[in-house]
This record gives sequence, C-alpha cells and structure tokens, in this order.
Amino acid sequence: MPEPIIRIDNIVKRYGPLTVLDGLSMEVMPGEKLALIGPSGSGKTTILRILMTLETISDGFIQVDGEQLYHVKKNGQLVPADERHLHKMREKIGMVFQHFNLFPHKCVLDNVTLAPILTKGMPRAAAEKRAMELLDMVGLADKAKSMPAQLSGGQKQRVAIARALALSPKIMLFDEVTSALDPELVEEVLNVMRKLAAETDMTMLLVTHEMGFAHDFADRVLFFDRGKIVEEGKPEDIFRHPKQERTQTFLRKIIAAGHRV
Ligand SMILES: Nc1ncnc2c1ncn2[C@@H]1O[C@H](COP(=O)(O)OP(=O)(O)OP(=O)(O)O)[C@@H](O)[C@H]1O
Repeated sequence: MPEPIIRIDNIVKRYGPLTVLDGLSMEVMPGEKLALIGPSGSGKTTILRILMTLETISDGFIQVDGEQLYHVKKNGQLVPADERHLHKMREKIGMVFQHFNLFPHKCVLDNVTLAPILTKGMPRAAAEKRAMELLDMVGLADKAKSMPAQLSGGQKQRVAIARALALSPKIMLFDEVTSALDPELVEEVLNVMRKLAAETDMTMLLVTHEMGFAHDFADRVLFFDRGKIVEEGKPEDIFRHPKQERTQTFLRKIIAAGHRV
C-alpha cells in the first residue's frame, strides 16, 4: 500500500479571532485527483494556499511527499522549518490561481522559463526546450513570443498552467481556475486539465464551483463547510446520493442556479 503524498493532521488556521480551519485532517494518495467543493468561505482556498506555503498554519502538522512541510527534525524534536526547507518543499508543488498572475512585461516563453532558470539554475536552452513542450501541450506553442496582454483569458490561464508545470511538480493545485473566464473560454482550460489528469500521474487538487467538471474529473470529492470536511466520497455518491443535509442543501442551491452536477 503506497503512503499518502499529502497528510494533513489536525490543522488549525486562524486569522486573528476568526478560525477558518478547525482541526482539519485529510490524506491524499499519489496520483489522486481530488475536488474540493463547498460554500464560499468554507476554507477550500486556504487549504491550497497553506500547501503552497503562501499561508502558515496556526497548529497541526502537514506531511508532503514523506517530509514535514512546516517542520524539520532537530535533536529528535520537530521545530519550525526555515526558509530553505520551505523553498525545497515548494518545488514539489505547482499552483494555478483564479487570476493567472502572469508577469505582464515578459513574453509567454519567458513566463514559463523564469522559475526553472532562476530557482533551479536550469540552462536557458534546456528551460526553453521544456517550456516549448509544455506550451505545445496546452496548445499555445505559436504564442511563445506573444505578451500576456495579447492573449485571451483562456490562453493566459493555459500559460499559467504551463508555467506551474515547468518545475515538474509532483502535486498540482488549481484554485477556481475558470472562475474569472468568460463562459466560452472555460472549456479550453478544462480540456487542458482533463488531458493532464489522463496523461500524467500527478496528484491534482482542484477547488472549483464547476460541479459538472468536478464530477467528471475527480476520483474523490471533499465537501467543505465552515472549515471542516462534512462529507467525502466518489463523485457519483456525493453528487447523486449526498448523505449529509448540508451537502444536499448546497447541491440543491447549485442546481437551482442552473448548474450541471
Ligand atoms: N488573509 C485573510 N485575512 C483574514 N481572513 C481571511 C484571509 N483569507 C481568507 N480569509 C477568510 O477565511 C475564510 C475562508 O476563506 P477561503 O478563501 O479559504 O474560502 P473558500 O472556501 O475558498 O471560499 P471561495 O469559494 O469564496 O473562494 C473566509 O471567511 C475568508 O474571509
């Protein structure tokens, strides 16, 4: 039996007096495709940001790929990790955000090569070769010399996916990556994610309000409410036969709003 690639153990996240995650535990197996769904403010994005070390935790432990994320062992004791450790751990994880966050003054190719060259010291020629493969994979090889402002939202998001893949992460995090897109551009981004899910063995965690996509994409769906996992299971179970009342109410509202689940 393989070990989980992510093990979240009783974590707490507070912002001042507000407790956003309250003793949350979950495990993710290598290669698993996970969808995190639930009402606004339930803590889904916070989990991804914590895994990406963009936020710290107030309490608890997180293990990624066999190592503690926020702690290191010193004299047999777990102590807070230093920046070097966090940096090393961060390279295992890629993240794609709702608002692309491309570097506006760099062309598409430079957006994708920047991190491998700067943080991994990869030679430019090798970084560009890899970047062109990734741009080809997301269907944008012909846009390598374009500037972000010349691209549609869907194209920008596909560049952001290629950029996140450039450091060859084991884990990819997708935070509502289609929420800022015009409806007609959503599908081109979802198609890239379908392809990634089908053709790679990467572990993928997806926060989404696209229930139809979550249904098709995920091996397992976690329903969050108020900083806790209320229900989890296979997509067909969660979406067709939700057991918990809060899940049922949430899905009813989504269907009433005209979304496919
Ligand atoms: N930097 C911050 N400072 C204070 N509160 C924050 C901060 N970031 C998030 N929060 C609060 O934490 C809670 C959880 O936010 P989070 O973004 O994780 O929810 P979510 O489930 O992803 O919601 P959505 O679906 O709307 O993105 C919210 O109440 C939010 O207002």
